[in-house]
Amino acid sequence: MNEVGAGVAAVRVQGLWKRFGEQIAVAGIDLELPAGRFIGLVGPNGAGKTTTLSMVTGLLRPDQGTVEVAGHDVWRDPVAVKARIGVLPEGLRLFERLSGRELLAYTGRLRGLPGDEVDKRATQLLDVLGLAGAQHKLVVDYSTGMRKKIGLAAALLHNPEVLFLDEPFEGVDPVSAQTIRGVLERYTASGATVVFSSHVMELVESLCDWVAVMAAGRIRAHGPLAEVRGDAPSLQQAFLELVGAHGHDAGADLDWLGGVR
Ligand SMILES: Nc1ncnc2c1ncn2[C@@H]1O[C@H](COP(=O)(O)OP(=O)(O)OP(=O)(O)O)[C@@H](O)[C@H]1O
Repeated sequence: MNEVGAGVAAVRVQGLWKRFGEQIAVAGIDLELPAGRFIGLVGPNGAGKTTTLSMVTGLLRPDQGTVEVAGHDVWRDPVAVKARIGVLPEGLRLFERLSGRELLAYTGRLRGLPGDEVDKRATQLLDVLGLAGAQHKLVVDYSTGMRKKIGLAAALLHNPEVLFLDEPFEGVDPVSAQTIRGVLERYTASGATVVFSSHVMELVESLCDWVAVMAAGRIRAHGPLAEVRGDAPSLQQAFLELVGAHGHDAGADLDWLGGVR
């Protein structure tokens, strides 16, 4: 059993703040994400999801507050944390002049894995993710969905305890989405934790067993999916009520818009 499976929260955030000039992106959040769950971080555009995930994964320094991942402080003990996490960030930058296979080989060696183990895992991941045929193609020539998949393979290669994914299904076709979903479900079934951000409520509802709802830099609700959904007929409905968008007449002022003159 991995370390976080033994009762330590996968992520513990306390009093986390981030401001960009006048804009408060994250306004003092406290959050504890349980280990071994499939966790969705949802919120409208600009809610602070990416900023939060960046601070939790050690990519962006908070103005205030602490973050622990798998029991280790992200900013005091970054090496311990980075060894235990995998990250698929938004707007992922990859080494474009490497092939998919080379990218995994490089990532594996950076992670300190032995060469033959990297080869074995890379072959399996490329196969499962449907990238075997494109493994010798340069990453620069990959499509958006292929980039997400090779990024996911790189994030999983060292078998992290906690995997953070920012919008992992954006630009991914339904067949690939199903594949990614299968890989992630298998991964969480073994006791690992997935934390992913998304706007797509149906996806979050069908994948996650635990959700945190963010709006305007704050956590509006968090807990097991059924608890957050409450009496609402769907997570989408509960979400609209939580973020205060319920009943908003989106088209009222656009009376000029439409094809008929
Ligand atoms: N580097 C930055 N400089 C200035 N403002 C920023 C920066 N990064 C984020 N912000 C602001 O912080 C707020 C939160 O942004 P963030 O990207 O975290 O939201 P998000 O929930 O991930 O949104 P989306 O779903 O649209 O990706 C927004 O108002 C955004 O404009």
